[in-house]
Amino acid sequence: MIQFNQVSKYFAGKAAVDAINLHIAAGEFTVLIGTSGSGKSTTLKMINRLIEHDKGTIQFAGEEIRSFNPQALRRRMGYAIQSIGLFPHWTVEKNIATVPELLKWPQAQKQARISELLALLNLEEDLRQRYPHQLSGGQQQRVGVARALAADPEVLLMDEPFGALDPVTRGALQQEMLRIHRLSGRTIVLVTHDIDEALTLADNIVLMDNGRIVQQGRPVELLTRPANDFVRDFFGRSELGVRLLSLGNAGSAARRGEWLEETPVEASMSLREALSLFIARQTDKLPVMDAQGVPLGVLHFSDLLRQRENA
Ligand SMILES: Nc1ncnc2c1ncn2[C@@H]1O[C@H](COP(=O)(O)OP(=O)(O)OP(=O)(O)O)[C@@H](O)[C@H]1O
Repeated sequence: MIQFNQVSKYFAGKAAVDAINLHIAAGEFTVLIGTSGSGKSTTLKMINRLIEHDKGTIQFAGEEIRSFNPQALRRRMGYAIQSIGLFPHWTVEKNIATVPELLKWPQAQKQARISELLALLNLEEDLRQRYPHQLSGGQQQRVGVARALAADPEVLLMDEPFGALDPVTRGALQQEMLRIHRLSGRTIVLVTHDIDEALTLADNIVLMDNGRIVQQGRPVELLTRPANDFVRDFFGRSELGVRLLSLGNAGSAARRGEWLEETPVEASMSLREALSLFIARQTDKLPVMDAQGVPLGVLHFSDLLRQRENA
């Protein structure tokens, strides 16, 4: 859906993004992660032309993005950022309806869409007439995401969208994003510097350093087959998350109704032990049986990472 070929961006003669090749597949949740100043935000903003690339090509839906009118391009791509950027003198509903308004949707369609989005993001209907300063930080972030989703964009770009939130609200919003992604199948590109957030959300992780992509792939690949010491060290720092896995077990995290003909693990196995087994077996699915040996379901690597929050 989005393809970077040898893309570079220079600020004052220095490469912020250095000849990157990146493929963002339709319907995937892609997370850009890396050290501070590695070029994540610049990469994201080049997609909707908030920053213009200097070299290489970026294709969206098969066409170079320079061939699109920037405003038209941005309407096809929702954008949510850490500082939220809600209009302070507009009510929640007016903020959410920003793009539908630009697109001149009929009133009834706008109202129906606002209700749908409030429900999707677990925001109460009676918040519609409030102003941003009358909302909590978490509610503001949700409104920001609702606004980005309003006109049903093909792509959702998110730059540290949960950065300023407490861990509980942040975890809740991550779960919302996963649900929205599952329901809508929308292409999402999210920037974070939080390893656990990346592991929780991503189908595809893109790890950047110094304007370059060091490794990209599924979370399990980066953890189990790091391309070099940088990748190993980078993910090594998320040990706290691994320790928290000790609190959950395979039985409660397994997906019911699924089965695999492989040696099953016991439901009582901790998710931390299960993590070791995923790595040892080089797999991302493990069948789980109960204490009597009856099949319970299948534990997916990604579910295990998500469960850690509930542990
Ligand atoms: N508008 C700008 N003018 C000059 N330099 C810039 C500009 N925007 C970014 N840079 C530089 O480009 C490099 C990459 O910045 P970018 O914001 O893309 O990194 P990042 O990975 O998102 O960082 P962080 O995690 O700290 O937000 C940095 O060295 C930064 O200082």
